[in-house]
Amino acid sequence: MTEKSNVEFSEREALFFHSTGRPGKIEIIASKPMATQRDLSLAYSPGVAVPVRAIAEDPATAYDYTAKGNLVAVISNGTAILGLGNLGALASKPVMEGKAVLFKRFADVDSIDLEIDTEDPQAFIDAVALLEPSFGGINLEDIKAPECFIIEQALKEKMNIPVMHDDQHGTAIICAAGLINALYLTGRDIKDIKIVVNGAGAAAIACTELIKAMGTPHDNVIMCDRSGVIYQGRTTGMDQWKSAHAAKTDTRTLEEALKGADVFIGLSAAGALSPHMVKDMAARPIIFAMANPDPEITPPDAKAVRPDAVVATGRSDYPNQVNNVLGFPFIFRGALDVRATAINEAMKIAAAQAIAELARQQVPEEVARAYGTSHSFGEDYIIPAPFDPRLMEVVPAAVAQAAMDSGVARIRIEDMDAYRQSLKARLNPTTSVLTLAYEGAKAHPKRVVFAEAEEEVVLRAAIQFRDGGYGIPVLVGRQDVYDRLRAMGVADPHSFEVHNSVNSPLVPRMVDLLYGRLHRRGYLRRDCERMVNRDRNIFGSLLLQLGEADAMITGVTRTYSQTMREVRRVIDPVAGRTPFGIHVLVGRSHTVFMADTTVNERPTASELADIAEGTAAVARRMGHDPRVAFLSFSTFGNPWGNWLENLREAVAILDQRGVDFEYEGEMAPDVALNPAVMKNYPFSRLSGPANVLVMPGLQSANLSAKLLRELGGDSVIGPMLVGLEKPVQVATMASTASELVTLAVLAAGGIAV
Ligand SMILES: NC(=O)C1=CN([C@@H]2O[C@H](COP(=O)(O)OP(=O)(O)OC[C@H]3O[C@@H](n4cnc5c(N)ncnc54)[C@H](OP(=O)(O)O)[C@@H]3O)[C@@H](O)[C@H]2O)C=CC1
Ligand SMILES: CC(=O)C(=O)O
Ligand SMILES: [Mg+2]
Repeated sequence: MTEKSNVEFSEREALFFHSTGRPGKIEIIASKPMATQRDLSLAYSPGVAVPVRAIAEDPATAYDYTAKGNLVAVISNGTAILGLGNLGALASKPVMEGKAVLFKRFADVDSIDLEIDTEDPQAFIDAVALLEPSFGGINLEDIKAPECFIIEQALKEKMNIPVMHDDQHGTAIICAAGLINALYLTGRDIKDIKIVVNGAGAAAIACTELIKAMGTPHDNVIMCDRSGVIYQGRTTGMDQWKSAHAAKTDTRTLEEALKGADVFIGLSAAGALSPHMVKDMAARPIIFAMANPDPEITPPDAKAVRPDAVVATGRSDYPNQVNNVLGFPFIFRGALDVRATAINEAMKIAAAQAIAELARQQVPEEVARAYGTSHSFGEDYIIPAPFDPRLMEVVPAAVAQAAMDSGVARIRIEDMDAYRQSLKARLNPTTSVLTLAYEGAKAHPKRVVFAEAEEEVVLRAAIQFRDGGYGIPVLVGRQDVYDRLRAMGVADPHSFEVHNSVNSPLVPRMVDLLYGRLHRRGYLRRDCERMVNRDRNIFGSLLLQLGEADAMITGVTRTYSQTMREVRRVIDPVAGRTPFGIHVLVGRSHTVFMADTTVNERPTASELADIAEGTAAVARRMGHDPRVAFLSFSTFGNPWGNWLENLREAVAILDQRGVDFEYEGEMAPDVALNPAVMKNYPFSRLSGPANVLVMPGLQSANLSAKLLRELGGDSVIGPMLVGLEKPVQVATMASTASELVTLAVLAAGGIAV
């Protein structure tokens, strides 16, 4: 990446991200069981013949019997890939896969990318029009102007499902939302402003049309392309769409047009706006530099010449991201949910207003925490962040309502409140909490010790951690760590902070500190010297104790118990608490916290109660209402056996403590997790399936966690270590770099404490 922002990554990392594991970013998984012959007979021949006949008889039932109703195709020919230009259909695939996963991540819309290898609009139209049976909606992407206008118009006429060219209308909706708020902040009326739009392509034309529809007079807008101002009478490089916006003006260059302008809208190319052009804009200028991946001007460059400017870009790493990612997932969510036949103007305006209003409301605490204080409505926050969880509640609802009101909905939503709740439930809160934890780490970067920096996986994690802007890695390793970093493609290895006991000036203080702790446990000073010099976990933990770092991550080179023993020589549990481990199993729409999976071999009743409370607190921090089940082979005493007493006593201890979450036990896993089985126990105090599983002992807990990690379909976070007085995370020897980064972020961000 070329210019400075608070997120950087290397080309190497971007390619590694895309190639590692399964190449690319998407896979398809079955939504029905496919385990038995019977499943297969139902899923395919002969069972599949039944829905085939039903759909043939009544096409609307395709929404009931197939994935059509939740499936959007992201389709491109690669003629305007971001701001990178016409690089062809194949090269556009990473972007289209990216859009497809954003649909899923933000709005639970299933999506697949289709790259169509033609620049002939008619061939493109013919190919796409035939796809109507497969999809609930079509998102056209990165198709250059003017062909995109012809293509979109033709497909809207031919197809009876929503077709939206995202670069036009997705962008226009978000730009309009941001502009509404920027005008409000700077005390302007949309009818009086003077706007210069740079770019006359898909995005620029659509934004201009929407802004004019919202009230800015035609004569107040000057549009420029690569040849300069599009003025009335210009003949070169024109087409009918540009002509419609030709201005009556004597200005001929962007620089001339910008003199005294209130607003700059850039949808052109990187660096197209130079600082000196910004100088002569009106007071409190509004600058939306939306070219991707690099804007027309960076916010620091704009602010350097015009500190009074309100600046937005298309990127996530500067304040005010005006990017269509804020719109398209939620707009299609609303359109699909009412089986809309189109996305019309009313739906677009409803989306823009909903997004603008959201930014003016109080930011939810978890989002504010992630961003720091600037995220209350103001010049650095005119538009919500894409992973603000409220977008999923309000934007689809506004779009669906507008679709019903404007007559393009094929079904009605009668109970909008229930619909809003169902939207919320579609997203697993863990995903947004993790995203927010990552954002929080960026907003409040901490120093994290990577104690085993001679391992490649650890170095890779440390590089990711630093390059991602999540904090400052403090590496413990020998001098050759620098050579290793260089060999891994890091150009400036000496910018990493490396601590080595051989030459660290901290060693004498460390020895004093360790000897102070251990002399009455039979250790001599020279034992402590040896430990500080030789044991990286002891050395790393002492860095924490001396205040040289905020958190530590280790565990890749030694067994869990050995690592814990070493860490515990230096770091105590929080007074009165039992340290323990949590594995978090993250499924598509559920999360389960399992504890203690790493530390206490046979917890006592009061330790089990502590583990329940501690895990419930972590579950809450990750966005869940805890429902705790004490697991056993036995359910409410049946069958009776040894060891049940402990569990019963733990439940009684929680009764006495009067905790503020649901808990019940003892019970078998199927009773805890399966509502149908749970029905056999109507007296159970759990109001739904458990999401915190307190395991009876380490044997069953650790085995279950490891089996689930190796065999399960869910992704597993952890083990997270909680209950030590300093945040230390002990990973497993099989951890990947990205798992280590997640643990480092959770430790530094105060979620795993
Ligand atoms: N933030 C966001 O959400 C979005 C951002 N964009 C960004 O907007 C830009 C345009 O995308 P899109 O409309 O799809 O592409 P198009 O290819 O349809 O249009 C590109 C337009 O930009 C003009 N242009 C290119 N370079 C310059 C320059 N140096 N000065 C003035 N005009 C220039 C072209 O002029 P000419 O007509 O003379 O060739 C053309 O009119 C891209 O950078 C894209 O990433 C797009 C969609 C969403
Ligand atoms: C964001 C987007 O769609 C683009 O830059 O093309
Ligand atoms: Mg695009």
